[in-house]
Amino acid sequence: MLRTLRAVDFRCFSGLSLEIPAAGAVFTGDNAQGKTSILEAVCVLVRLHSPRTRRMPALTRIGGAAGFGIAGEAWDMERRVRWQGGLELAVDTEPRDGPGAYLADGGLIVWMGNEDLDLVRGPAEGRRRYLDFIGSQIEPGYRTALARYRRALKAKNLLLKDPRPREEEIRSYEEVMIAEGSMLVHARARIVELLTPRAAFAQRSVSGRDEILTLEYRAAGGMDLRAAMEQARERERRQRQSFVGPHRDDLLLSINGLAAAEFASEGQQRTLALALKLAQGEALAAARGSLPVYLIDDVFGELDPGRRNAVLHALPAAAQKWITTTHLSWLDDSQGLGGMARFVVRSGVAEPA
Ligand SMILES: Nc1ncnc2c1ncn2[C@@H]1O[C@H](COP(=O)(O)OP(=O)(O)OP(=O)(O)O)[C@@H](O)[C@H]1O
Repeated sequence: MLRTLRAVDFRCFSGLSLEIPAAGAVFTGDNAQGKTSILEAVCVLVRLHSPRTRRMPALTRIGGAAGFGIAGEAWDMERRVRWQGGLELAVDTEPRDGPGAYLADGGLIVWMGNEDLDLVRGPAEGRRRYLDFIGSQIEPGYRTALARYRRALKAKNLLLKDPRPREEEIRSYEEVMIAEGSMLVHARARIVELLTPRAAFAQRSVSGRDEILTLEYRAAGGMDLRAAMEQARERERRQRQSFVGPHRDDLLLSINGLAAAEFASEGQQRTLALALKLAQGEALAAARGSLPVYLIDDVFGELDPGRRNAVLHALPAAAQKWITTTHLSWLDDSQGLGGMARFVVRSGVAEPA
């Protein structure tokens, strides 16, 4: 958990300095005041990842300096992230050489937001990102394997588009894709195994009904990537595209045996999105033996009281929660929010409520 968070020239904040109790904090304010950006700063500090963008420059305050800084005491370590055209990382004042070294002893994060509905309704890419965010937190080497796989895939696709493709070079990138991709698919299969019973349980408890949720990992090339790539070779050369590999994987979600994207009601889909994130938290805790911090962006104000209380109940009582909301009406009659600090966020300034 975090005790402090400081930021300079991050999104709409020229400066931000917060002390957060173990239970967490609730941030209230109108739209577009900076609430989500505070949660985003935590996610970048702890995981070097923003759920809103993959471009670090977008996080730098427009009209501010040429970069941003975030720092804070997280899991008893003083962590620092600076972006000035490149990343500068430090833990307890010692520079860390690259994201891998910085993240090796970083904490765990679950992000919950209304856009999680896309996990159910949207394209497979969102579900792959969901698995990747979990993988990078619990599987050593996952993040590196993903980066290497992506680079090799990009190079292979470029070569395939060449009017005179150089087969030998393509094969050498395929070897990288097979090595790194095999690591990814086996890790994803383990992650889905960890998630499945936890998500099924969460679906039942949040819906309050006997809904049977199943998760099925669909590895686009099966578990034997080398064989799949050999089989797809001719078609890939003809159509000049890569058809097999973890960049085409999906996670199939069904309720009572029917595909959730097509057949589930809106309420069931929303519950399913919450169940996936609750399961993520449980899976992270089971794999790493410590609780994640929950960053909960604008979710509770949108839920009916029954589901809101079910979600609050399903969150581990001892976990730190950072919650944003535009309206307070639901807050005071909600169980489970004792001990949390309250802040009001207005035009890029957060003040105790
Ligand atoms: N790089 C940036 N520099 C300056 N301002 C930015 C930058 N990126 C986003 N903003 C602005 O920051 C403001 C706060 O955005 P944020 O999403 O944090 O608000 P919010 O309070 O969570 O709003 P909502 O309740 O609508 O989700 C927005 O007005 C946005 O345009």
